[in-house]
This record gives sequence, C-alpha cells and structure tokens, in this order.
Amino acid sequence: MVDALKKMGKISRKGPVVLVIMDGVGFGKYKEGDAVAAALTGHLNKLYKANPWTKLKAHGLAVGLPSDDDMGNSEVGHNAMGCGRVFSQGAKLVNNSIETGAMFEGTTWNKLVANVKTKASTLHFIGLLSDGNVHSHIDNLKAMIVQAKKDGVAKVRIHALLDGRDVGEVSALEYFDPFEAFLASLNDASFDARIASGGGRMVITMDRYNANWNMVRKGWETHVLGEGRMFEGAHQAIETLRKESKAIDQDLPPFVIAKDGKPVGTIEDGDSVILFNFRGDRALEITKAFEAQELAEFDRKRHPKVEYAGMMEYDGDLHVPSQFLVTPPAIDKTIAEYLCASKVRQFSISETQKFGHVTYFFNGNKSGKFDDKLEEYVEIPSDIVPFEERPWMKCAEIADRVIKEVESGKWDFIKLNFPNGDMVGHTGNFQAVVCSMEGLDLQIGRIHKAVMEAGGVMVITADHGNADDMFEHGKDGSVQYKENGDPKSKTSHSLNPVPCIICDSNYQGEYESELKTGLGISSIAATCMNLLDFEAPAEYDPSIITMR
Ligand SMILES: O=C(O)[C@@H](CO)OP(=O)(O)O
Ligand SMILES: [Mn+2]
Ligand SMILES: [Mn+2]
Repeated sequence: MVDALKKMGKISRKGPVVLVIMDGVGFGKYKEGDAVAAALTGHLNKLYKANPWTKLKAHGLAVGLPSDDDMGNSEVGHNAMGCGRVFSQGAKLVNNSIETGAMFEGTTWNKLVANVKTKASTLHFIGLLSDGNVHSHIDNLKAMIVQAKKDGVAKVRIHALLDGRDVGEVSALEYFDPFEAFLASLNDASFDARIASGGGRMVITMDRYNANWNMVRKGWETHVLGEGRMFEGAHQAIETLRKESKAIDQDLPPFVIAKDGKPVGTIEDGDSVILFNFRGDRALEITKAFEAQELAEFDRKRHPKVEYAGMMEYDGDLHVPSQFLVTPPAIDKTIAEYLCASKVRQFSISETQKFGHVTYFFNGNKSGKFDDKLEEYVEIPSDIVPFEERPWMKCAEIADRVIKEVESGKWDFIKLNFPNGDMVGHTGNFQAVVCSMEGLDLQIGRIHKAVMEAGGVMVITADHGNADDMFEHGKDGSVQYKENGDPKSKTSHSLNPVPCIICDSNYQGEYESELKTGLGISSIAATCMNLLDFEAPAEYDPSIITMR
C-alpha cells in the first residue's frame, strides 16, 4: 500500500478534475492525411485559443519502448499516464530476455519443451505475425523456433494472425513469405515446422474486453480444431482470400492449412502451446479458452489438455496465464492507488473497446479496483460494427454519463477515453475519421461546458497518434498512391506528439500560465495530482504545471 499524498494547500476547485483521453489523436506532421486538422473541430479550436496547452511525447523511449522508431500504443500510453513514470515495456523486456538467454533458461520454456519431447507431441505458437511491436514481434517468434530446434523439439506448428493494423494495411506477405522461407531453411529430417492456420486479427482470436467472443470461437475452431476453409499453404490462402473478400489484412477471413484434406496442425492432448503476443488486452480471452475448466462464452467442442504459456503475465491481479515466459514490468504506485489512499473519489468510463484502457491498463495491467467505496467503473457497450460505418461510436453516450456524473458532485477525479480517433483511424477510411473527430469535438464541447459550470478542471490529452496520420508517406515525406490514384491509407498509430490542454474554470494564478515543454504523457499523472491539490510523489515524472 502507498501512503496518502500530501496536500499542497494551494489549489481549491469546486468541481472535479476531468481527464479526457482522446485515443489516437495527435498533432500531424503532414498536412495531407491529417484527419484531425481536416475536421471541423470548433470546440477544440476555441479551447486551444483560450487555455494553456503543450505537446507531449507519446512514443518510443518516452513510453518505455525499445527505440524512438516505435510508435506509441494504448497499453504503454495508459500505463505511463496511470503510473506517472516510464517502465521498460513488454517489447523491450522480451527482447532482453531472448538476447540474454534468460527466456530459454527459465522453467516455463523448459517445461513446455520437455513436455513435447517426452510425449513426441507438437509445440504450437499462436500470435500476430508482424514487426509492429505493439502486441508482438516476428523476431521473437523466430528466435523461439530456432531455440526449439536446438533443444531437440521435432515438430512445430505456427498459427499466424495477419496484422495490417500496426503495419501496412496489405503487408502480410512481406512477413509470411520470408517466414516460410525461414522455416524451410530449418526443416530437415529431424525438424518439421509449418504454418498451420491463420486469419485476420480483427476476425479471429484477438478480441478484447469481451467485445465479441465470436472472434475467439472462430479462432479456436481455426487453430485448435482445424475447422474452416482449407488451403495448401499460407501464401495461397492469403492471395485467394484477398481476391475473394477484398479485405485488408486485419479483416481477412480465417484459413486452415491442410494436406490431403487433413489439417496439418490441430492442437491435441499432450501438446505445448505458446501465445507469443506480449500485450495482454487481446490475449486474455484466447488464454481463458485454453485455461478455463468450464467456459461459458462458447462451446469448445474439444478442450485439449496442453501445457499453455503466454509470452508474459497478462493480468497481474488475476495472475493470468498461470504460466508465462517473461515477467512483465513491475508497474506499481499508480495514480488510482495513491488517490484511493488519499480518499479521492474516482469515476472511470469508456465504451467496451477502450474500457480496459482506463481501468486495466491505467492501473498497470491489473483488472481490479483499489477501493470499491471510492471508485466506480462504467462500461458503455460498444456496437459490433465496422467503425467506419458508425464513426461517432459511443462518444455521445460516454459524454451523457460524464456530464451526469460531473453534475452529481459525487466525484473528485473523473477519467474517460473517447475511442473515435483511434478505432476509426485503424480502418484507414479518411472521411470516416474526419467524421469521428467532428463527433468527438461536439462531445468535448458539451463536457467542457459542464465542467466549467461545475467549477472543475478539464485536462484534454491523448495516448498516442493515429487519426493525425492517415496516409502513407515516403521517406521524403511525399504521399504514396495506389494504382487507382487514391492515397495509400495508413491504418497504424503514428509517431506524433499529443496535446495537453488545461481548461481551469477558476484559475487564480496558482501555477504558471505557461505549461512546461518537452515532457511525455507520463507527466499527466503528476499534473492531475497537482490540480487536485496534492504534491506528486517524488519518483513521478514532473508535472506539466509549475506551482507558484
Ligand atoms: O487495436 C489494438 O490492439 C491496438 C493496435 O494494435 O490499438 P490500441 O493500442 O490503440 O489499443
Ligand atoms: Mn490508444
Ligand atoms: Mn489503436
């Protein structure tokens, strides 16, 4: 337990501090493809004019990723905002564990390997096949396969999900083809490694926050049961399904690789299974499908007895999965824990797609509350639709509830996540993203009015960029075009900084009106604490405001 925070005795506001996280809304580097700049955002424009604001770093080293070439993402962004510091994140910890050899000396790796050796069974890998470094990295998978061969494993099967969301939207073959060549170079009389199944990450396996368990059911049927459309190889499957469905990678239908009508790699009793994604939100459901004795969410038809391990521990409260290869960052002393110790009443809300971002990620990948009496979490159910068709998503419903809670006077600190810029940004549909930003802006205006009337403070920020960078650009900055003359869509996050605007209803000059510059989003935590009249803990990254 942490100690209560020390009161500063400098700031007193009647209303709550309301932290608004606009998921995936950064400051674009290029005019073309910047859907944030292209949108009519009358409210935000006014707020920039009338209030102090600054830019915050939200990618690379500033959020604990291996390098500044790594774009930010929701996990590392919300972790940083939630704990006020920067921890080395999964991407980096897994690299280290492989480089130092710690992973392969660990008990979990050795147990899974010994299991398939004694039973002459199969070692399976399931995960996202790309170098996106948000959920996984293909190099980690390759290193594990090389080691498996060294350790005497005879048979390996890979269940590979197409990305197209953290990397180019139709880039799968750039990963699958060299990967198959890599497997071919390892295969010999003693070693047999093959891709066994696959599909788009937004169609099978990688659902999150219980939004759509049907995806997990389909993933189970594809990877475990080997049920589904059969192909001779992954290349052929991807080419055929692309032609037929016109889908971009993340939405590609599932496929099973078969020989003579028989799937080459179903998951059977006695096998070992490694989920090689390191990030937890989209790993928890498939993990549950493997680990749960009873599963209410769907009928597994067959539940093989396997040794299952995740790349990391995905939930630090519930200790899921029970076996994992790399210990996650020890994110502790989060803002929610400090505020609970200081008797601050807190309300958190988003819609399903981002609900865990303001709870689980914000609390350092722990799903539980710190204090039931002081905290309330509200989830507005997300629609199961292509978000380019409903770009407003649930932002009005989120705002309705926030306004009600602001007016109730029940809370000191309210935090919310608006998914629009990010979830619609990932579709690559520029017009829809512009619309999503305009819908979001209307709700920002409503919440702003309510917070100002209640005498509170509104802090508007984001976890990383996305909507600000919707076209592919070449190294020289020029827009890349498709054959038909349309700009190539960019579905992934950006490397851009994000805003931090502080709208204070009753500013009395208690802090400098100029905000600090050059900071990262981890500084949001200390800033909110200061605005709640608390000194931030010494180990926290500096507040954006300078107290007078
Ligand atoms: O959808 C997701 O899983 C990621 C992109 O891989 O986006 P975010 O980090 O914004 O949740
Ligand atoms: Mn995000
Ligand atoms: Mn995203």
